[in-house]
Amino acid sequence: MAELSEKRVYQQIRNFERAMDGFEGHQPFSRYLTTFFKENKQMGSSDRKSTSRLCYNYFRLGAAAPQLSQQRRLVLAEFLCEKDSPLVSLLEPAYLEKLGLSVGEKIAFLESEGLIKSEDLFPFTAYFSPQIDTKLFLESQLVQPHLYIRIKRGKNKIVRAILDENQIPYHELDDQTIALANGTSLQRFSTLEGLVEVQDLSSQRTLAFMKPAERESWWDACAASGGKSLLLMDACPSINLLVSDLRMSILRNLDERFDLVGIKHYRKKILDLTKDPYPILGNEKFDGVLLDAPCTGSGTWGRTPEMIRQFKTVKIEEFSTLQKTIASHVAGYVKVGKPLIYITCSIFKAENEEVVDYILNNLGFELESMRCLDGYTERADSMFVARLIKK
Ligand SMILES: C[S@@+](CC[C@H](N)C(=O)[O-])C[C@H]1O[C@@H](n2cnc3c(N)ncnc32)[C@H](O)[C@@H]1O
Repeated sequence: MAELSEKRVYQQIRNFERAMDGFEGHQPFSRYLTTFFKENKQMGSSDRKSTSRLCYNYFRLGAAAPQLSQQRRLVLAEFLCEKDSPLVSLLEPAYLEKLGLSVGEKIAFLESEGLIKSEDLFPFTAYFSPQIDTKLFLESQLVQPHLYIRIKRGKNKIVRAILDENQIPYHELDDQTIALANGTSLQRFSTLEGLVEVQDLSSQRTLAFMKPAERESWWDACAASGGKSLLLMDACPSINLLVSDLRMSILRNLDERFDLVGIKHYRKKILDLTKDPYPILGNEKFDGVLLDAPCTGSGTWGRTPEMIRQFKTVKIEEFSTLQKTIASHVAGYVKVGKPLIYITCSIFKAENEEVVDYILNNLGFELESMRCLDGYTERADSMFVARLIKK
C-alpha cells in the first residue's frame, strides 16, 4: 500500500476513535455524529463519510469478539460489512481474498478462526419470535437497510418521472413502493413533497391487515407522526379518523404531514393509555383500532446498530407489560366483529405473540391472522402485525 494511503487509513482510524470516545449513548448515534461533525469543521466530506462508515460498521459487530481490542474489532467489522476495505488491506491483508465472499461465508470464516460467535452479533436471539430465521437475521444486521418510500395512490407516474429526471437510482417493488439507496436525500426535491412518504417496506405491508372500508370510523391509538394513519387514509380517504398520542408535541409532525397530503378532517386527542380513556372517549366505539404500540424497536436496529450494545434485556418485559396495559385500555373501543390491529417493530416474542395471547385470553378477541414481517430478507425493518376480531 502506498505511503499516502497508509497515512490516510491511520487518520481514518483516529477520526473513528475520536468519534467513538465522545459517544455516551444518550441520543441516536446519527444525531450525535451531526453535532460531532459540526464541532470538527476541519473534517472534509470524505473524512465525514469514512468516519460514519467505520462507526456504523463497528456497531454492526454488536457484542462479537469482546476479547479483541477496539481496533481489531474494527478490522473484523470492516471485513464483515464491506467488499472493499483499505483498512482490511492494510491491517489484515490475509483476509483480502475473502472480502468478496457473502456475509454468511464471512461469518462462518471468522467463526472457524475462533474469533467470533455469530449469535454475539445480536446477543438477544433467545428472545426472538419463533418465526424469525436467526441465521438470516444475523446476516442482515451486517448490511445497511434500504430507504423505502411510499408513493401516494395514483401518483406513480409523476414520482417516477421526477426520480428519473434527477437521476436518482431506485428499485420499484410495486405501484406504491420504491427502494432507494440509503442516504438518498429527498428533501432537495420539493416537487416530491406530498407525493411520497418515507416509510419502511414492512410498515407499508401492515396495510394488508387493516382492510378498511369506506366511511368507517378508525382510531389510531399511538399515532406519533402519523405513519400508519397516512397509510390508512391513502388507502381509504373517506375514513372518519381519530388520532391520539401521549402529548400534543408528538402529534405536531402528524398535523404537518396530513396538511401536505390534503387530509383536513380528523380528530385529535391526548391520551395516556396506561390509564382508562373513558373520561375522554366515553362510550364511543370504532370500526377499527390501530395499536402501533411503543416497543423496543428491535426490528429496526439495522438502521440504529448502536442500540445492540446499549440495550438491556430487562426492557423487553417492561415493554411487554406496557403493551398489555395499553391493549386492555383500547380493547373496549372496538365494535363487535371489527378488528384491533396490533403492531410492533419488534422481533421479540414477549412483545409480539405473548401480547397477542394476552389479548386473546383476557380481552374478548379472536385471532384472524398474525405475522412477523421479515424485512431482514429485503433490507427493510422487521415488524409484527396481528389482526384480532372483537367477539
Ligand atoms: C411505535 S410509535 C407509533 C408510530 C406511529 N404509529 C407511526 O406509524 O408513525 C409508538 C407511540 O406510542 C406512544 N406511546 C407511548 N406510551 C404511550 C402511552 N402510555 N399512551 C399512549 N401512547 C403512548 C409514543 O409516544 C409513540 O408515539
